[in-house]
Amino acid sequence: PPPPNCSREQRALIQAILKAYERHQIPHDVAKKLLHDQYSVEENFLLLTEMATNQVQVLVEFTKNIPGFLSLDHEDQIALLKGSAVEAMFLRSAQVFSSKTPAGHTEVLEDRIRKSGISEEFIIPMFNFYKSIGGLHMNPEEQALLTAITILTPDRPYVKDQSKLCTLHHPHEPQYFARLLGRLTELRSLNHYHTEIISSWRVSDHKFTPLLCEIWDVQ
Ligand SMILES: O=C1N(Cc2ccc(-c3nnn[nH]3)cc2)c2ccc(Br)cc2C12CCN(S(=O)(=O)c1cccs1)CC2
Repeated sequence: PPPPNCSREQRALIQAILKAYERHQIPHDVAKKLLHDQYSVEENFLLLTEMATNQVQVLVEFTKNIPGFLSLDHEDQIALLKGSAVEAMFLRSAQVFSSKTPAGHTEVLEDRIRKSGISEEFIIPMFNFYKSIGGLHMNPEEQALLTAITILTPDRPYVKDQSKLCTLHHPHEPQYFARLLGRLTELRSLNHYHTEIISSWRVSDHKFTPLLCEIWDVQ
């Protein structure tokens, strides 16, 4: 039975979002490729581009399965996706990177990202972010809901559910939900870095996939 402070339909909504989140994951062979033997900077960049393209595809699928999203005005659906694509990709990357990367692989992956042409000034806040996300030890429901909030303008019912769900799993940490939302502020700052990263690459004529050009307004 749903916990006392969470109605049946709210519970069903959270389950639907969790199912959508868990159903859409990047194929492991793509993520695993990052772990293989030494790549050149150019190949590292292409791998991250392939990952990012997968992330965006997974994100679009996840979003379409958020109950009610498809009944939104089509323009709004596109606007929400384009507006949140970078943040949602960084949030998901941080979540996967901090929770799914086996010990020892993190250093390898960090090294790959470092040797992909991204300048150190962006690597630092990026790694700080994924470490701060990891430090929250979010369970899959919280990860899925935080991603859904990042994509949707968080209207009243979602935020209410969130705090309910968080009190459920972190009863001893009343400020836990505030910490989660605080990460969204940190996430917005990564948006800015991402724009810089992309424009710095444009200079050294790196190519992105058509999907990334479309969703990031690149080229
Ligand atoms: O690639 C990244 N990674 C590695 C990564 C990403 C996803 C998975 C994964 N596995 N399974 N599901 N997802 C694993 C490792 C990672 C990890 C943490 C943070 Br915070 C951020 C990142 C980026 C996100 C994309 N950018 S980007 O600047 O947009 C760019 C576009 C083109 C080339 S580089 C680089 C950093």
